[in-house]
Amino acid sequence: MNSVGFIGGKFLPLHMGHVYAIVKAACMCDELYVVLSYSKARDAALCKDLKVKEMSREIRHRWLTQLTRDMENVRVIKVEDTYDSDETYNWEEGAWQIKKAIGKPINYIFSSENSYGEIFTRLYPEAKHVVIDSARHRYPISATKIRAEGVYKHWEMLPDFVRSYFIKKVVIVGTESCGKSTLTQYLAKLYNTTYVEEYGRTICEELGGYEDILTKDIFSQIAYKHKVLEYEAYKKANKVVFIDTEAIVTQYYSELCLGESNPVVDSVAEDQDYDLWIYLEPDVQWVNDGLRTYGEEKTRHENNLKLKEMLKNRKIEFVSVRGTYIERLNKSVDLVNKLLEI
Ligand SMILES: NC(=O)c1ccc[n+]([C@@H]2O[C@H](COP(=O)([O-])OP(=O)(O)OC[C@H]3O[C@@H](n4cnc5c(N)ncnc54)[C@H](O)[C@@H]3O)[C@@H](O)[C@H]2O)c1
Repeated sequence: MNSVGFIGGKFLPLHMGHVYAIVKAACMCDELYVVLSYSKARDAALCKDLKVKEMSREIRHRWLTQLTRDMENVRVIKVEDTYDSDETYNWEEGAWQIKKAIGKPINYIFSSENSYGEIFTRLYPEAKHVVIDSARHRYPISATKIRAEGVYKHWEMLPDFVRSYFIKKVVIVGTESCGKSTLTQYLAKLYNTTYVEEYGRTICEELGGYEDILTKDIFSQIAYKHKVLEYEAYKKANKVVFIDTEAIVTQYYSELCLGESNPVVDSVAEDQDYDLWIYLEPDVQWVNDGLRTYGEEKTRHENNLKLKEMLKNRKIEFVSVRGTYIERLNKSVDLVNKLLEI
């Protein structure tokens, strides 16, 4: 008969200590169930006022499926309760739910807590409690510590796919020739991370121009493709990702070039959730790179007001950055450091 085991937890967040325990447990039984124990009230209370953003059941469940997708003897299951703290959690009721969800005799329970021994003996008299690295020598970390001190301090203890959830997204916006692309690249170099180029620019280079050749579908493509490039950049980013331009700026160009707003671009703009918006004022010299048209001072000023108005209409809180290139870089670094609590 196959041996069946389970390891339960809140995985709030999933860290390398959990990964270690799950992988070892998977090697010690024929069938392993990873049980995600969750309660909306308790999980929210455990994260309240702490340095981590909300981690919904779906997100944690997905981390576990990502981790175990190629582990043939492992299944992830979820068990919900309504208790609002670890202190009030009802272990008897939880055990009943876990047994029901697994639906077959349980031979092993895995954890790293010696202190769970007594309770497991009472609730699962037929099962053996296997303690994995109770001293936490291999990965000296706990989810409690991460929640209290923040994910950035314990970045190396997070699997890649968990990291990508916590990436801070910094978007750099502004009108033409205000230094967005260079600042985006320089910040990415300084923070040793990825960045997203302005796809609208890439497509214009591919099309060999800009004026008189753009049509509505091109603006939809720009918004979509830019978003896809962002998702790719999150996967490889190191704590923060820098993004040159976003959908509201694309909409601004649609209005300037075609005199109309694009509904597809609008819906992409609706879905954006950047952590920091850096707005570059057009107070640096205008550079004609062959793909720019609005260089006249008066037009530059009017366009700047128009873009700001569009951002304000969407209730975007941006930080205005002006001055020389080094002043812009310094100010941006201060803002990003604050975001990452460095
Ligand atoms: N009712 C039951 O029978 C039952 C059984 C097991 C678990 N549970 C539920 O699971 C929860 C356990 O939550 P938690 O907050 O203790 O778990 P958790 O999410 O922090 O950890 C999950 C598992 O990984 C182990 N682990 C944690 N850090 C480790 C590290 N650095 N190295 C190796 N292993 C590590 C833990 O001991 C635990 O077994 C309980 O509060 C309960 O909700 C219920």
